[in-house]
Amino acid sequence: MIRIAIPNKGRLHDPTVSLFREAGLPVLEGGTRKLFAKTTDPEITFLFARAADIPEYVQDGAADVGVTGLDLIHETKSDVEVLLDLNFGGANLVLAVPEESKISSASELNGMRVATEFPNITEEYFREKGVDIEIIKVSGACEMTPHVGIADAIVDISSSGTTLVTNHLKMIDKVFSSSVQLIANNKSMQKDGKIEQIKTAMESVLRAKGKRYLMMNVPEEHLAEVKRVLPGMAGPTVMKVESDSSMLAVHAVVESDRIFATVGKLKKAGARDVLVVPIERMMP
Ligand SMILES: Nc1ncnc2c1ncn2[C@@H]1O[C@H](COP(=O)(O)OP(=O)(O)OP(=O)(O)O)[C@@H](O)[C@H]1O
Ligand SMILES: O=P(O)(O)OC[C@H]1O[C@H](OP(=O)(O)OP(=O)(O)O)[C@H](O)[C@@H]1O
Ligand SMILES: [Mg+2]
Repeated sequence: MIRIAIPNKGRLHDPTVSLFREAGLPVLEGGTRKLFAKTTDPEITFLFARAADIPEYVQDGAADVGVTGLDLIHETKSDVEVLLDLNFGGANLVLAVPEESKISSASELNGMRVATEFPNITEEYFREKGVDIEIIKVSGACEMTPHVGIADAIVDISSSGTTLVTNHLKMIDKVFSSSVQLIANNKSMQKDGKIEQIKTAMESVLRAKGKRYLMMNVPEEHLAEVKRVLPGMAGPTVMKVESDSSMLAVHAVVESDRIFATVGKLKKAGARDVLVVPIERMMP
């Protein structure tokens, strides 16, 4: 039996559930108040937990696999295996000071107070720089602390930067760069090949996200030209069209960000009836 811990709420919940659905492991009858949920594989269950608790759940074996932010994995110093960067939930831990502050670098904070929800990452950052600070541990609303005289600077999560601006703070350094990871318990990895299967399924979804499948009809005399437009890409696969012996069906996988340019060139090269379709999963 494999237990996968996923964020029960917050901004990571929905994208995590979507990714597992796309990977062929839908969360069945989930809900924010539930602790467990089934999926289509009877050997796998989902456990809903706070994103911040997931690294320790996985380290201690309460879950075999987990999905959570890299910042939370580092902050809890959890001994887990990082299997895959899931490429969402990107955010930075930043060092920020009030807009009007003269401080412009970490070294100027010697002897001062820094408020954060991430004391371990913050401590490590300043230790590496040889700067001695006092950490003020808070559990939220960190941006407020410099304005009420509790701290001189903060280390907090920033993604769009809106919260910093709204609270009259300016970033002076990037402390840690985070995104959501698929992690596993070290022992579980050895006992069960299923974890590798889960990783492969997730990987195949991520790989497919950047690609599109192109299908088109190409009169035989234009095939060489069309192939020239598609160099370096997987394929193309060329098939005969049953109803029209002079027409070929050409299929190819193309990078999503090249679709616009490629379709234009294909049309010019003589391709017709071009279809662009999403790819659900791509196994290597
Ligand atoms: N804009 C952001 N603000 C906060 N966390 C973010 C942001 N973008 C990505 N994350 C990541 O989300 C994780 C925190 O998830 P968590 O569910 O605890 O926070 P949340 O969505 O703010 O929920 P809560 O409402 O409980 O604060 C961290 O790994 C963090 O890096
Ligand atoms: O750069 P931004 O896009 O503005 O995002 C960063 C903000 O979002 C998070 O707060 P959240 O909304 O999770 O509230 P919380 O402090 O109650 O967790 C985080 O703690 C920052 O305050
Ligand atoms: Mg939050």
